[in-house]
Amino acid sequence: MKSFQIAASILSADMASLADQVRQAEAAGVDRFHVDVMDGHFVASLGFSPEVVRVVRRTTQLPIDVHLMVTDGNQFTKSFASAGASRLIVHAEADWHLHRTIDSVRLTGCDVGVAINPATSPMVIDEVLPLLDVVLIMTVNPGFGGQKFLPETLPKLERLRQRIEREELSCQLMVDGGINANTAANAINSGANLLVAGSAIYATGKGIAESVRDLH
Ligand SMILES: O=C(CO)C(O)[C@H](O)COP(=O)(O)O
Ligand SMILES: [Fe+2]
Repeated sequence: MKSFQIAASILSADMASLADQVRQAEAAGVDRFHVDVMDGHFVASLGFSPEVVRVVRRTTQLPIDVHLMVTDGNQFTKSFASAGASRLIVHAEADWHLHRTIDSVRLTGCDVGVAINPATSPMVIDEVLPLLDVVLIMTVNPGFGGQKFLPETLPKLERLRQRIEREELSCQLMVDGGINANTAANAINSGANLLVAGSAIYATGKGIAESVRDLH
């Protein structure tokens, strides 16, 4: 049985035909969608708005994870929840009151996740791990698609996987950045069970169906 899920990150999709790109990825067998939100402050890039989540929501019934790479994730929880997000993921580095933000995501009815950057120790989420549905380990520095996977992030995955197993937590372990047919196995072997892929699905030049097949 497959022990991991694949989330398609629409950051690398062709925005001129977003709905079609979502349909093709769903038909190819992805398990969920991933929408990056960037504020030009926490990360250098800009995008995506709740309107983009609405388009994805109208196109598929698969779950949508919203990855909030913004300085004040708490400010946006309601707007992305009402646009159709299934799960909201905030960055630990960007939040002085992570516990409160986790509570306010729960109040929207969405599942909740916390992301950490390559330079951040998983210690920062020690106290909140039992409250989470997913931890997102950034395997590149956030803000852009198409970057190279950083293998030095793998020990964090192993450490978190051990604690999740030891305490029988239900939290998923997600990796985001540089995931492709070559790097996915390393991430899974280190404990990841949810792979986010953007350019490895939408920008391989092989088409979406074959790219998803390669990843599997
Ligand atoms: O959060 C992100 C970048 O900060 C992404 O989800 C991004 O889409 C990953 O892209 P790729 O799979 O091409 O590395
Ligand atoms: Fe992301």
